[in-house]
Amino acid sequence: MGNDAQQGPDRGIEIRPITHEELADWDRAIALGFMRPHVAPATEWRELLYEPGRMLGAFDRGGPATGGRARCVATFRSFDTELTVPGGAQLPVDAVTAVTVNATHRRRGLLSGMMRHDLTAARERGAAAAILIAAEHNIYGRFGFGPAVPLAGWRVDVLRSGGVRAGLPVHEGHRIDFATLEEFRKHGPELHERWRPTQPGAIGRPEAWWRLRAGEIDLPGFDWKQGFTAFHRTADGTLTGMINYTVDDKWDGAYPDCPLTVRDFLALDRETANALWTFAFSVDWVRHVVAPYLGPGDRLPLLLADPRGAKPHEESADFTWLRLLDLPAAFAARRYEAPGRLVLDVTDRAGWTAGRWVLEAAPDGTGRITPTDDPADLALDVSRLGSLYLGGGSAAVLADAALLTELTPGAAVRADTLLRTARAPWNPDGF
Ligand SMILES: CC(=O)SCCNC(=O)CCNC(=O)[C@H](O)C(C)(C)COP(=O)(O)OP(=O)(O)OC[C@H]1O[C@@H](n2cnc3c(N)ncnc32)[C@H](O)[C@@H]1OP(=O)(O)O
Repeated sequence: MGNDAQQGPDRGIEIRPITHEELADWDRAIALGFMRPHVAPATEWRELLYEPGRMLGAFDRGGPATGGRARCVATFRSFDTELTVPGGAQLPVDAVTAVTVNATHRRRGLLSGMMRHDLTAARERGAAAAILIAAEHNIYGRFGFGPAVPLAGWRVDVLRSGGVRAGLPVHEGHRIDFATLEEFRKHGPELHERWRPTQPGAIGRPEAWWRLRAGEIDLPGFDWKQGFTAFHRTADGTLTGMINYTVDDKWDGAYPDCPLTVRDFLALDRETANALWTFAFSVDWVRHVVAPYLGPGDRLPLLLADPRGAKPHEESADFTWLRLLDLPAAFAARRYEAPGRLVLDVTDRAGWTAGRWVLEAAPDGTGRITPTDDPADLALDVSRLGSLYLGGGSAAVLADAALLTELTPGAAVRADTLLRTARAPWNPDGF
């Protein structure tokens, strides 16, 4: 990226990385942008996350209100992480967060300017894709992002569901034990590192993630509650799973009606998941098990004696959005469950991935995408390709909804055979 500071679309507004000294101004701008009262600065948290060049601000050089001093009116942060792709490889990606524009400065192109700045730099750093959690559906498609990893949580009425079926396979001799906060901090990260290659869509959890969840950081607005962590171990003592939940003290007259809310659920195999769900449904006083952060492939309802006892959680939504930045790197990193060949005509407003590409998958599960002059089978925007990349989306569904165009008959179904995976992508982590 040539010049670090860019002139914004508005005269007098400059988009650039903030300095360390500007953290407090940036923090105030985020509170304004997210429409939260700025009761106390999130100093400790911002200090922890500060990386030179990765927190952007739009600075209004001011008018009479600031006495001529530039004031931060928009914010944007990104950090590097890895995204697990089908097959278990970890793709280097740019994770975008803390996007705000003060209400006084909206719809003047500030988000567009910050996005251009960040994604240009991400490509130069070698990120194959960018990801974000979209606040609203209609913001990010124009920047090439498509919904790629939804959340599909459940709210289960324990009595109606009859609980988890007896006799599900579990590890013989397994144990479930409560963990102390110290044990959560010590063993949680190591377990997550072993879990995430098994789950396409999963991302890394930085040290700050664990510190916040362990209550070690004071972040105004983050309502930390200790909760309960239980570890699952096999008979030889190997840690293979973890559940973290809270229980609200709620009574219906003389009867306990305490909802158990699952905040984190990691299981390295099916037997561990079965044992942890059986445990969650066995806790006394609990009449509802609420699991908002599960993925669309989760088997929870099918484990219940009566699956109708599970209702979709109301916060389920398109959650993680993905923007492909480097097609050859991204499509070589993932694995394919069926061989095939498909020519794609990709449009991209930024131009980075635009063109005619041939995607080929070999019988051994490897694949690649390369430029071609062959006639195209499918025409689609890069945002739609982002929705298909992790194996969860469906080209046939997008074609029916007129969100991509079939140029040869049956091409969308062929795309699904090539790209879809048996294991749906899942990312439980907001960021
Ligand atoms: C990853 C995250 O952090 S998600 C959190 C996002 N932040 C929020 O939702 C906080 C409240 N909202 C805001 O701060 C701002 O309104 C933002 C960040 C969503 C948009 O910022 P702006 O600077 O107004 O966007 P900008 O002017 O660059 O708009 C670019 C285009 O997107 C459109 N757009 C922007 N926001 C929205 C929206 N919420 N819904 C629909 N379209 C939108 C604009 O109309 C414009 O369209 P055009 O190119 O056709 O003219």
